[in-house]
Amino acid sequence: MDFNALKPQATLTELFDADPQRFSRFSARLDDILFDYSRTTLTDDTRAALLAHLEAQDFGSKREAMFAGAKINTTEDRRVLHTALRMPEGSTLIADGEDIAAEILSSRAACYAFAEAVRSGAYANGAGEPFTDVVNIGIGGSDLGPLLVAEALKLHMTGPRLHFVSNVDGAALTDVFNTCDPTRTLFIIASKSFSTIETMETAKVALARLKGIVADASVHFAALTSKPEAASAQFGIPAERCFGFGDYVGGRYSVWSPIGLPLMIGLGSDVFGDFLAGGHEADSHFREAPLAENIPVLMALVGVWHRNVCDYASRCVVPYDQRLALLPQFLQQLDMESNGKRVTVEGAPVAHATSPVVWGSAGTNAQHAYFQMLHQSNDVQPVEFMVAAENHSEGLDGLQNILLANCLAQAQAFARGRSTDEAKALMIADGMDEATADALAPHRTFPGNRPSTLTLYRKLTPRTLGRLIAMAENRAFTEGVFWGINSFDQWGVELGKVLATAMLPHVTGEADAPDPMMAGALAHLRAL
Ligand SMILES: O=P(O)(O)OC[C@H]1O[C@H](O)[C@H](O)[C@@H](O)[C@@H]1O
Repeated sequence: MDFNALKPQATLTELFDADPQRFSRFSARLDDILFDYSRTTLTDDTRAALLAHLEAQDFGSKREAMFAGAKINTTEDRRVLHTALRMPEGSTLIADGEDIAAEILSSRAACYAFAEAVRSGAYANGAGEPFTDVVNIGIGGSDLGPLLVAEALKLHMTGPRLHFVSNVDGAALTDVFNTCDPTRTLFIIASKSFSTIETMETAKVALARLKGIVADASVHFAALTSKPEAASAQFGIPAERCFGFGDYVGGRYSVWSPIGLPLMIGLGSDVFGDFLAGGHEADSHFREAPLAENIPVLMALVGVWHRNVCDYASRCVVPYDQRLALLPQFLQQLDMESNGKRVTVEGAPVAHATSPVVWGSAGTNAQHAYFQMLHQSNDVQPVEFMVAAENHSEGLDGLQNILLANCLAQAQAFARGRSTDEAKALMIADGMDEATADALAPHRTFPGNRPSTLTLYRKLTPRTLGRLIAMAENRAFTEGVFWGINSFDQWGVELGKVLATAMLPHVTGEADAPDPMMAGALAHLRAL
């Protein structure tokens, strides 16, 4: 596709001045969720051109192939069926004779049963006491999704306290042993591959420490993995506490699977069920809504517009919702690991940019950190605003209105900017003399025409969180189809995993430096 032929011809203010209906023609809804992309420079023609390109990639059949369980992850010869994990009871899905729905629903039932047993104390420690704390040991997709949901739905937590240990430096594990009663703590080893060195080694340390404290440490362990036999062999965890899932669930898409067990324990199966139902609802929208009203598809078109036509290297995600503060990190893995690729599904070079850098943090805090750069540097980064109409808690309407006002004012300011003349006139109206106003005006000028999108929802409920995360997943899929890449492998990460293991003997001094490139740093390390 010739992206250069699509370059925007009008600014955001010109587009709004020319079309009073712009908001309604450049926004879409799913019940209470609004996706407003009117403050991007997309026009009818350019949106139609991008949609036509997407359809020319056979988008509709590729989307259905994913939902039906075709092996669309060709480099790993795998199905991509995280969407099936949020199917309601009574659903059917058979792929190549394999009853996927039965497998998923029975694994979900086993997780729910264990979660409820931990919550009620029916599954207890060796002394028959209920567990007070649950520690998830996992990294990447075996950490970010559950951690995000645990933070987002903190007010819905009714079970034991949840803790997340991911980094191999042991900091979080030390905190767990310092703050929890280990005799009342359940450790969950979460690793799809059951071979990630950070998770395996951290879990071994936890097991060794616990062995010095309780008579039967294995009671304190459960495993979430697609390699349950490895969990039993390496940690002695009995089969009934190894919760498996198929290799058709990618790590970064796995929060809906047994990887969500800590959430099921903390939230209870009903609340977790609402989260799944929200995800399923978003899937139905993705499969059924016309493309021009389909929120994940429109999000993807905006993504492509900004990355490939406007050449913006990043997108900044700013939820004005403290409980979504970890969403940018979650999306970083989801988008950059899925779509940070340079060859097509067929292995040919991709001729254009793919995933932008995804970054951001919660607003309004973000305003007081890096919005200066977003408003006035020469590099334009589109911003994705998110905000709820209602606060999570009662009695905070006043605060919520301030939050909303900030969010909307920022979106408006990025789009409109402030001209040098306007800046000067404001200063003179404030009593400043002309010469000083002249000198300061360039510094107080905002170029404007900086695009943003706005996702507005009623309240961050479990169902809404499920809808928002599933929409983000479906957006990543759609962008991948647009770019012609495989969004479901991650060979770039695999390289790092292998090389770190190879580097270990050089760090411990068992082997000499592997090459001159690392010799200096290793020599310095050995001398310390
Ligand atoms: O769940 P695990 O097999 O331990 O993998 C944990 C993580 O490892 C790597 O970083 C992969 O790129 C991620 O996609 C994965 O989520």
